Amino acid sequence: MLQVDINKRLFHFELEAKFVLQSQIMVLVGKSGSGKTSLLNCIAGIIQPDSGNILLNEQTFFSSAGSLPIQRRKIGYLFQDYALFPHMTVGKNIIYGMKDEKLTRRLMKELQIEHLEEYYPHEISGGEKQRVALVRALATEPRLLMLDEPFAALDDDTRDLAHQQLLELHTQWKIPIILVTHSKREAEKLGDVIYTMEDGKLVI
Ligand SMILES: Nc1ncnc2c1ncn2[C@@H]1O[C@H](COP(=O)(O)OP(=O)(O)OP(=O)(O)O)[C@@H](O)[C@H]1O
Repeated sequence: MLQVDINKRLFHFELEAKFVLQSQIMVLVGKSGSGKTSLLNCIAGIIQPDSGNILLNEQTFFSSAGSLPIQRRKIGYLFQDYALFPHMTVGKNIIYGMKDEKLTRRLMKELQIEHLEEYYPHEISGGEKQRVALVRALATEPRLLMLDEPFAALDDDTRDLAHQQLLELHTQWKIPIILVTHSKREAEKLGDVIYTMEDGKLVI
């Protein structure tokens, strides 16, 4: 269970987010610049809230007493710009933090990136990078998964495939997932709960 109750002053408005997420898929929609990525970054520990609390399964990520370092939060985070390590091949990117090789191989096969293993990020397409980043985030078998527009660069068929895999893994792992998207169709298909971010405020 993820519990978030935070405030963070951003450049143009204050981010205020309060929600509890059980093992569900929460979809976050909202205009560009409304604060969606900033919320994920607070949960990940990349930026620090000004006040409040963040807890995952009773473990405190952030409180007035301090902040748990990013690497100890054990979350999977697919960044909007994929953030693959540029100096590592696709294969090396994926095994970084990998838990189970069999699962990882299966995901690589299903998302059709097996043949890219020896390539570097600058040698593959945007959609391919996105699939590599998705497999990398899943391969860590995280306790919380956060995906910032993970399917935007995929064609319709590949996107449907990726949706299917995410839903299957979610059924299997039963972890909270936060997914940011600009697609209404995707939000309705994947979200157990849908929140809209408006100028830093969460509206259900
Ligand atoms: N570290 C920071 N400190 C203060 N303000 C920030 C910080 N990072 C981002 N912002 C500001 O917060 C606002 C929200 O940005 P954010 O990236 O969270 O929006 P978003 O909803 O994810 O947008 P998009 O859909 O375009 O990705 C922007 O005005 C941005 O300039």
